[in-house]
Amino acid sequence: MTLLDDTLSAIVPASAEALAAAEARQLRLTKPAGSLGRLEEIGNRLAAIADACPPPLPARAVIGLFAGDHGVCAQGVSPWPQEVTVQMALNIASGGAAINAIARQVGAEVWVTDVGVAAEVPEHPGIRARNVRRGTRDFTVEPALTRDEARAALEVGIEAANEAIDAGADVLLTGEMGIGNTTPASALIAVFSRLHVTTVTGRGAGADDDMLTRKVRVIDDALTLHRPDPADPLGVLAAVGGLEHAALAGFILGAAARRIPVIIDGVIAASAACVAAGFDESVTGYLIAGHAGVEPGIKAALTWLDLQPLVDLDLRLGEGTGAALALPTVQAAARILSEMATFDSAGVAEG
Ligand SMILES: O=C(O)c1ccc[n+]([C@@H]2O[C@H](COP(=O)([O-])O)[C@@H](O)[C@H]2O)c1
Ligand SMILES: Cc1cc2nc[nH]c2cc1C
Repeated sequence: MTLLDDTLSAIVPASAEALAAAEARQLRLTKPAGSLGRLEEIGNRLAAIADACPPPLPARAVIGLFAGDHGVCAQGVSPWPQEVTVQMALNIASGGAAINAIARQVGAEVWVTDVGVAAEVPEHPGIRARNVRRGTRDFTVEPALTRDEARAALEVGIEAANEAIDAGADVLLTGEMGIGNTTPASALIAVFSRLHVTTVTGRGAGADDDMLTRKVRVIDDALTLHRPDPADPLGVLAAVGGLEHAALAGFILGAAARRIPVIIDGVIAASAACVAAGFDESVTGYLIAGHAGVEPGIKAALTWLDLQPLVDLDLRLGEGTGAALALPTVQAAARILSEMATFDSAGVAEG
Protein backbone atom coordinates (compact mmCIF):
# COMPACT_ATOMS: atom_id res chain seq x y z
CA MET A 1 0.00 0.00 0.00
CA THR A 2 1.24 3.50 -0.78
CA LEU A 3 0.79 6.51 1.47
CA LEU A 4 -1.92 7.72 -0.93
CA ASP A 5 -3.82 4.41 -0.70
CA ASP A 6 -3.45 4.31 3.09
CA THR A 7 -4.73 7.88 3.34
CA LEU A 8 -7.71 7.23 1.06
CA SER A 9 -8.67 4.13 3.01
CA ALA A 10 -8.66 6.15 6.29
CA ILE A 11 -11.20 8.71 5.06
CA VAL A 12 -14.74 8.30 6.42
CA PRO A 13 -17.70 10.66 5.93
CA ALA A 14 -18.04 13.47 8.47
CA SER A 15 -20.39 12.43 11.31
CA ALA A 16 -24.13 12.78 10.64
CA GLU A 17 -24.82 12.15 14.37
CA ALA A 18 -22.54 14.97 15.57
CA LEU A 19 -24.04 17.22 12.90
CA ALA A 20 -27.57 16.51 14.17
CA ALA A 21 -26.45 17.05 17.79
CA ALA A 22 -24.91 20.43 16.86
CA GLU A 23 -28.03 21.49 14.96
CA ALA A 24 -30.12 20.64 18.01
CA ARG A 25 -27.71 22.44 20.36
CA GLN A 26 -27.86 25.62 18.25
CA LEU A 27 -31.60 25.75 19.01
CA ARG A 28 -30.98 25.64 22.79
CA LEU A 29 -28.36 28.43 22.85
CA THR A 30 -29.44 31.90 24.04
CA LYS A 31 -30.23 33.43 20.66
CA PRO A 32 -33.18 33.39 18.29
CA ALA A 33 -33.04 30.23 16.17
CA GLY A 34 -30.83 30.73 13.12
CA SER A 35 -29.79 34.25 14.15
CA LEU A 36 -26.08 33.53 13.73
CA GLY A 37 -26.72 32.59 10.15
CA ARG A 38 -23.87 30.82 8.38
CA LEU A 39 -21.77 30.88 11.55
CA GLU A 40 -24.12 28.19 12.86
CA GLU A 41 -23.61 26.09 9.77
CA ILE A 42 -19.80 26.35 10.14
CA GLY A 43 -19.99 25.32 13.80
CA ASN A 44 -22.19 22.37 12.90
CA ARG A 45 -19.73 21.39 10.17
CA LEU A 46 -16.86 21.49 12.70
CA ALA A 47 -18.86 19.17 14.97
CA ALA A 48 -19.41 16.74 12.09
CA ILE A 49 -15.70 16.85 11.19
CA ALA A 50 -14.50 16.15 14.75
CA ASP A 51 -17.40 13.76 15.49
CA ALA A 52 -17.97 15.75 18.67
CA CYS A 53 -20.56 18.26 19.88
CA PRO A 54 -19.50 20.82 20.88
CA PRO A 55 -16.47 20.63 18.53
CA PRO A 56 -12.94 21.38 19.77
CA LEU A 57 -11.69 24.93 19.16
CA PRO A 58 -9.52 24.96 16.01
CA ALA A 59 -6.78 26.88 17.81
CA ARG A 60 -3.50 25.88 16.16
CA ALA A 61 -3.54 26.70 12.46
CA VAL A 62 -0.92 25.73 9.89
CA ILE A 63 -1.01 27.13 6.36
CA GLY A 64 0.49 24.55 3.99
CA LEU A 65 1.93 26.72 1.23
CA PHE A 66 3.22 24.75 -1.78
CA ALA A 67 5.30 26.32 -4.56
CA GLY A 68 5.59 25.05 -8.13
CA ASP A 69 6.22 26.10 -11.72
CA HIS A 70 4.45 25.41 -14.98
CA GLY A 71 5.70 24.41 -18.42
CA VAL A 72 2.55 25.92 -19.92
CA CYS A 73 4.02 29.36 -19.15
CA ALA A 74 5.85 28.90 -22.49
CA GLN A 75 2.46 29.63 -24.11
CA GLY A 76 2.28 33.15 -22.64
CA VAL A 77 -0.47 32.58 -20.06
CA SER A 78 0.93 34.81 -17.29
CA PRO A 79 2.18 38.39 -17.35
CA TRP A 80 4.88 37.50 -14.79
CA PRO A 81 8.25 35.82 -15.39
CA GLN A 82 8.69 32.35 -13.92
CA GLU A 83 11.56 33.39 -11.62
CA VAL A 84 9.00 35.25 -9.47
CA THR A 85 7.97 31.83 -8.08
CA VAL A 86 11.31 31.19 -6.36
CA GLN A 87 11.71 34.84 -5.42
CA MET A 88 8.30 34.95 -3.76
CA ALA A 89 8.84 31.55 -2.08
CA LEU A 90 11.94 33.04 -0.45
CA ASN A 91 10.07 36.23 0.44
CA ILE A 92 7.30 34.18 2.09
CA ALA A 93 9.84 32.02 3.93
CA SER A 94 11.46 35.23 5.21
CA GLY A 95 8.14 36.61 6.45
CA GLY A 96 7.73 39.50 3.97
CA ALA A 97 4.65 38.55 1.94
CA ALA A 98 0.97 39.41 2.42
CA ILE A 99 0.30 35.95 3.84
CA ASN A 100 2.91 36.48 6.55
CA ALA A 101 1.30 39.74 7.68
CA ILE A 102 -2.17 38.17 7.77
CA ALA A 103 -0.92 34.95 9.38
CA ARG A 104 0.69 36.95 12.17
CA GLN A 105 -2.59 38.79 12.72
CA VAL A 106 -4.66 35.60 12.97
CA GLY A 107 -2.04 33.49 14.76
CA ALA A 108 -1.32 30.95 12.03
CA GLU A 109 2.02 29.37 11.04
CA VAL A 110 3.10 29.32 7.39
CA TRP A 111 4.88 26.16 6.21
CA VAL A 112 6.47 26.69 2.79
CA THR A 113 7.22 23.59 0.69
CA ASP A 114 9.08 23.53 -2.62
CA VAL A 115 7.22 20.73 -4.41
CA GLY A 116 7.96 21.83 -7.98
CA VAL A 117 9.85 25.10 -8.37
CA ALA A 118 11.78 25.26 -11.67
CA ALA A 119 14.77 27.18 -10.34
CA GLU A 120 17.15 25.75 -7.80
CA VAL A 121 15.81 26.92 -4.43
CA PRO A 122 18.62 28.00 -2.09
CA GLU A 123 18.63 26.20 1.23
CA HIS A 124 16.50 28.17 3.64
CA PRO A 125 15.37 27.23 7.14
CA GLY A 126 11.83 28.31 6.21
CA ILE A 127 11.54 26.13 3.09
CA ARG A 128 10.84 22.41 3.16
CA ALA A 129 12.76 20.91 0.21
CA ARG A 130 10.49 18.28 -1.40
CA ASN A 131 10.93 19.06 -5.10
CA VAL A 132 9.37 16.29 -7.21
CA ARG A 133 10.46 17.85 -10.52
CA ARG A 134 11.55 21.31 -11.58
CA GLY A 135 8.22 22.47 -12.94
CA THR A 136 5.62 20.64 -15.02
CA ARG A 137 5.90 19.93 -18.75
CA ASP A 138 3.95 22.13 -21.18
CA PHE A 139 0.57 20.39 -21.24
CA THR A 140 -0.28 21.80 -24.66
CA VAL A 141 2.40 19.40 -25.98
CA GLU A 142 2.47 16.44 -23.56
CA PRO A 143 1.03 15.50 -20.16
CA ALA A 144 2.19 17.92 -17.44
CA LEU A 145 3.32 15.05 -15.21
CA THR A 146 3.67 11.28 -15.24
CA ARG A 147 1.24 9.44 -12.97
CA ASP A 148 4.19 8.63 -10.67
CA GLU A 149 5.15 12.30 -10.43
CA ALA A 150 1.56 13.29 -9.69
CA ARG A 151 1.35 10.63 -6.98
CA ALA A 152 4.69 11.74 -5.49
CA ALA A 153 3.46 15.36 -5.31
CA LEU A 154 0.17 14.23 -3.74
CA GLU A 155 2.19 12.37 -1.11
CA VAL A 156 4.30 15.47 -0.41
CA GLY A 157 1.04 17.17 0.55
CA ILE A 158 -0.19 14.21 2.64
CA GLU A 159 3.13 14.16 4.52
CA ALA A 160 2.92 17.90 5.20
CA ALA A 161 -0.60 17.47 6.61
CA ASN A 162 0.50 14.58 8.81
CA GLU A 163 3.57 16.48 10.06
CA ALA A 164 1.51 19.57 10.85
CA ILE A 165 -1.15 17.54 12.69
CA ASP A 166 1.52 15.54 14.57
CA ALA A 167 3.04 18.88 15.62
CA GLY A 168 -0.32 19.92 17.11
CA ALA A 169 -2.20 21.63 14.27
CA ASP A 170 -5.97 21.25 14.65
CA VAL A 171 -6.96 23.22 11.54
CA LEU A 172 -5.15 23.32 8.20
CA LEU A 173 -5.27 26.09 5.60
CA THR A 174 -4.16 25.89 1.99
CA GLY A 175 -1.69 28.26 0.38
CA GLU A 176 0.35 28.25 -2.82
CA MET A 177 2.71 30.23 -5.01
CA GLY A 178 3.35 29.48 -8.66
CA ILE A 179 3.51 31.76 -11.66
CA GLY A 180 1.10 30.34 -14.26
CA ASN A 181 -0.80 28.17 -11.79
CA THR A 182 -4.24 29.64 -12.49
CA THR A 183 -4.09 28.01 -15.94
CA PRO A 184 -3.90 24.39 -14.68
CA ALA A 185 -6.36 25.37 -11.92
CA SER A 186 -8.95 26.39 -14.50
CA ALA A 187 -8.23 23.25 -16.54
CA LEU A 188 -8.83 21.04 -13.49
CA ILE A 189 -12.03 22.89 -12.59
CA ALA A 190 -13.32 22.58 -16.17
CA VAL A 191 -12.74 18.81 -16.06
CA PHE A 192 -14.47 18.20 -12.72
CA SER A 193 -17.29 20.76 -12.96
CA ARG A 194 -17.95 19.87 -16.64
CA LEU A 195 -18.34 23.61 -17.28
CA HIS A 196 -16.95 25.32 -20.36
CA VAL A 197 -13.39 26.66 -20.16
CA THR A 198 -14.53 30.25 -20.78
CA THR A 199 -16.78 30.05 -17.69
CA VAL A 200 -13.99 28.96 -15.35
CA THR A 201 -11.00 30.95 -16.63
CA GLY A 202 -9.95 34.37 -15.33
CA ARG A 203 -7.15 36.88 -15.44
CA GLY A 204 -5.00 35.31 -12.71
CA ALA A 205 -2.23 37.68 -11.66
CA GLY A 206 -3.20 40.29 -14.27
CA ALA A 207 -3.75 38.86 -17.79
CA ASP A 208 -5.06 41.40 -20.32
CA ASP A 209 -7.80 40.62 -22.84
CA ASP A 210 -5.43 39.01 -25.38
CA MET A 211 -3.77 36.88 -22.74
CA LEU A 212 -7.12 35.77 -21.33
CA THR A 213 -8.26 34.71 -24.82
CA ARG A 214 -5.00 32.77 -25.27
CA LYS A 215 -5.39 31.15 -21.85
CA VAL A 216 -8.86 29.86 -22.75
CA ARG A 217 -7.58 28.50 -26.09
CA VAL A 218 -4.54 26.86 -24.47
CA ILE A 219 -6.72 25.08 -21.88
CA ASP A 220 -9.31 24.10 -24.48
CA ASP A 221 -6.62 22.63 -26.74
CA ALA A 222 -5.07 20.70 -23.85
CA LEU A 223 -8.43 19.20 -22.86
CA THR A 224 -9.01 18.18 -26.48
CA LEU A 225 -5.51 16.65 -26.65
CA HIS A 226 -5.61 14.69 -23.36
CA ARG A 227 -9.35 14.05 -22.87
CA PRO A 228 -8.85 13.73 -19.08
CA ASP A 229 -11.41 11.51 -17.33
CA PRO A 230 -12.84 12.99 -14.09
CA ALA A 231 -13.31 9.44 -12.80
CA ASP A 232 -9.49 9.15 -12.80
CA PRO A 233 -8.29 12.09 -10.66
CA LEU A 234 -4.64 10.98 -10.72
CA GLY A 235 -4.82 10.91 -14.52
CA VAL A 236 -6.41 14.37 -14.60
CA LEU A 237 -3.63 15.78 -12.39
CA ALA A 238 -0.99 14.17 -14.59
CA ALA A 239 -2.54 15.48 -17.80
CA VAL A 240 -3.31 19.11 -16.96
CA GLY A 241 -2.44 19.67 -13.29
CA GLY A 242 0.48 21.14 -11.41
CA LEU A 243 2.80 19.98 -8.68
CA GLU A 244 1.39 22.41 -6.11
CA HIS A 245 -2.16 21.51 -7.15
CA ALA A 246 -1.31 17.85 -6.51
CA ALA A 247 0.36 18.63 -3.18
CA LEU A 248 -2.65 20.69 -2.09
CA ALA A 249 -5.00 17.84 -3.02
CA GLY A 250 -2.82 15.54 -0.89
CA PHE A 251 -2.81 18.07 1.95
CA ILE A 252 -6.63 18.08 1.88
CA LEU A 253 -6.83 14.28 1.75
CA GLY A 254 -4.35 14.04 4.63
CA ALA A 255 -6.44 16.39 6.76
CA ALA A 256 -9.69 14.54 5.98
CA ALA A 257 -8.08 11.21 6.89
CA ARG A 258 -7.20 12.66 10.33
CA ARG A 259 -10.62 14.35 10.77
CA ILE A 260 -9.10 17.83 10.74
CA PRO A 261 -10.92 20.76 9.06
CA VAL A 262 -9.28 22.40 6.04
CA ILE A 263 -9.96 26.02 5.08
CA ILE A 264 -9.40 26.39 1.35
CA ASP A 265 -8.16 29.57 -0.27
CA GLY A 266 -8.60 30.71 -3.88
CA VAL A 267 -8.87 29.18 -7.33
CA ILE A 268 -5.82 26.94 -7.06
CA ALA A 269 -6.99 25.50 -3.75
CA ALA A 270 -10.52 25.12 -5.12
CA SER A 271 -9.18 23.13 -8.08
CA ALA A 272 -7.16 20.93 -5.69
CA ALA A 273 -10.30 20.39 -3.63
CA CYS A 274 -12.07 19.16 -6.79
CA VAL A 275 -9.22 16.66 -7.32
CA ALA A 276 -9.39 15.52 -3.67
CA ALA A 277 -13.17 15.09 -3.93
CA GLY A 278 -12.57 13.17 -7.16
CA PHE A 279 -10.70 10.56 -5.09
CA ASP A 280 -13.40 10.46 -2.39
CA GLU A 281 -16.46 12.70 -2.42
CA SER A 282 -16.83 12.52 1.37
CA VAL A 283 -13.77 14.81 1.54
CA THR A 284 -16.11 17.74 0.90
CA GLY A 285 -17.47 17.34 4.45
CA TYR A 286 -14.05 18.35 5.83
CA LEU A 287 -13.76 21.55 3.78
CA ILE A 288 -14.56 25.15 4.61
CA ALA A 289 -14.38 27.62 1.73
CA GLY A 290 -12.37 30.60 2.96
CA HIS A 291 -13.45 33.24 0.47
CA ALA A 292 -15.23 34.05 -2.76
CA GLY A 293 -12.40 35.71 -4.70
CA VAL A 294 -12.29 37.26 -8.14
CA GLU A 295 -11.42 34.21 -10.26
CA PRO A 296 -14.56 32.76 -11.89
CA GLY A 297 -13.25 29.22 -11.36
CA ILE A 298 -13.72 29.58 -7.61
CA LYS A 299 -17.48 29.91 -7.90
CA ALA A 300 -17.65 27.02 -10.36
CA ALA A 301 -15.59 24.77 -8.11
CA LEU A 302 -17.41 25.73 -4.90
CA THR A 303 -20.76 25.12 -6.57
CA TRP A 304 -19.50 21.71 -7.70
CA LEU A 305 -18.31 20.95 -4.15
CA ASP A 306 -21.51 22.35 -2.60
CA LEU A 307 -19.61 24.90 -0.49
CA GLN A 308 -20.33 28.54 0.24
CA PRO A 309 -17.48 31.01 0.71
CA LEU A 310 -17.10 32.73 4.06
CA VAL A 311 -15.55 36.12 3.28
CA ASP A 312 -15.76 38.19 0.12
CA LEU A 313 -13.06 40.85 -0.24
CA ASP A 314 -12.36 40.72 -4.00
CA LEU A 315 -9.07 38.94 -3.33
CA ARG A 316 -7.01 37.48 -6.17
CA LEU A 317 -3.64 36.96 -4.54
CA GLY A 318 -3.50 33.36 -3.39
CA GLU A 319 -0.77 32.41 -0.88
CA GLY A 320 -3.57 31.36 1.51
CA THR A 321 -4.65 34.94 2.25
CA GLY A 322 -8.40 34.37 1.94
CA ALA A 323 -8.25 31.19 4.01
CA ALA A 324 -6.29 32.95 6.76
CA LEU A 325 -8.79 35.81 6.89
CA ALA A 326 -11.60 33.29 7.37
CA LEU A 327 -9.85 31.59 10.32
CA PRO A 328 -11.15 33.87 13.13
CA THR A 329 -14.71 33.37 11.89
CA VAL A 330 -14.27 29.59 11.93
CA GLN A 331 -12.84 29.79 15.45
CA ALA A 332 -15.75 31.95 16.58
CA ALA A 333 -18.18 29.37 15.17
CA ALA A 334 -16.62 26.70 17.39
CA ARG A 335 -16.71 28.95 20.48
CA ILE A 336 -20.41 29.65 19.92
CA LEU A 337 -21.20 25.96 20.28
CA SER A 338 -18.94 25.36 23.26
CA GLU A 339 -19.17 28.61 25.24
CA MET A 340 -22.70 30.01 24.90
CA ALA A 341 -25.20 29.40 27.66
CA THR A 342 -28.44 27.56 26.93
CA PHE A 343 -31.90 28.99 27.68
CA ASP A 344 -32.08 26.54 30.61
CA SER A 345 -28.64 27.23 32.11
CA ALA A 346 -28.97 31.02 31.84
CA GLY A 347 -32.63 31.15 32.88
CA VAL A 348 -33.63 33.01 29.75
CA ALA A 349 -37.25 32.64 28.68
CA GLU A 350 -37.84 31.03 25.28
CA GLY A 351 -39.99 32.70 22.64
O1 LIG B 1 -5.97 32.30 -5.26
C1 LIG B 1 -6.44 32.89 -6.24
O2 LIG B 1 -7.66 32.90 -6.48
C2 LIG B 1 -5.46 33.57 -7.19
C3 LIG B 1 -5.96 34.34 -8.22
C4 LIG B 1 -5.05 34.96 -9.06
C5 LIG B 1 -3.69 34.81 -8.88
N1 LIG B 1 -3.22 34.02 -7.87
C6 LIG B 1 -1.75 33.90 -7.66
O3 LIG B 1 -1.05 34.40 -8.80
C7 LIG B 1 -0.21 33.42 -9.36
C8 LIG B 1 -0.84 32.81 -10.56
O4 LIG B 1 -1.33 33.76 -11.47
P1 LIG B 1 -1.02 33.54 -13.02
O5 LIG B 1 -1.70 34.65 -13.72
O6 LIG B 1 0.49 33.60 -13.15
O7 LIG B 1 -1.58 32.19 -13.38
C9 LIG B 1 0.00 32.38 -8.28
O8 LIG B 1 1.18 32.64 -7.56
C10 LIG B 1 -1.23 32.49 -7.41
O9 LIG B 1 -0.90 32.35 -6.05
C11 LIG B 1 -4.09 33.42 -7.03
C1 LIG C 1 4.39 39.50 -6.84
C2 LIG C 1 3.47 38.29 -6.78
C3 LIG C 1 3.09 37.76 -5.53
C4 LIG C 1 2.25 36.65 -5.49
N1 LIG C 1 1.72 35.94 -4.49
C5 LIG C 1 0.99 34.96 -4.98
N2 LIG C 1 1.02 35.03 -6.28
C6 LIG C 1 1.79 36.06 -6.66
C7 LIG C 1 2.15 36.57 -7.90
C8 LIG C 1 2.98 37.68 -7.96
C9 LIG C 1 3.37 38.22 -9.29
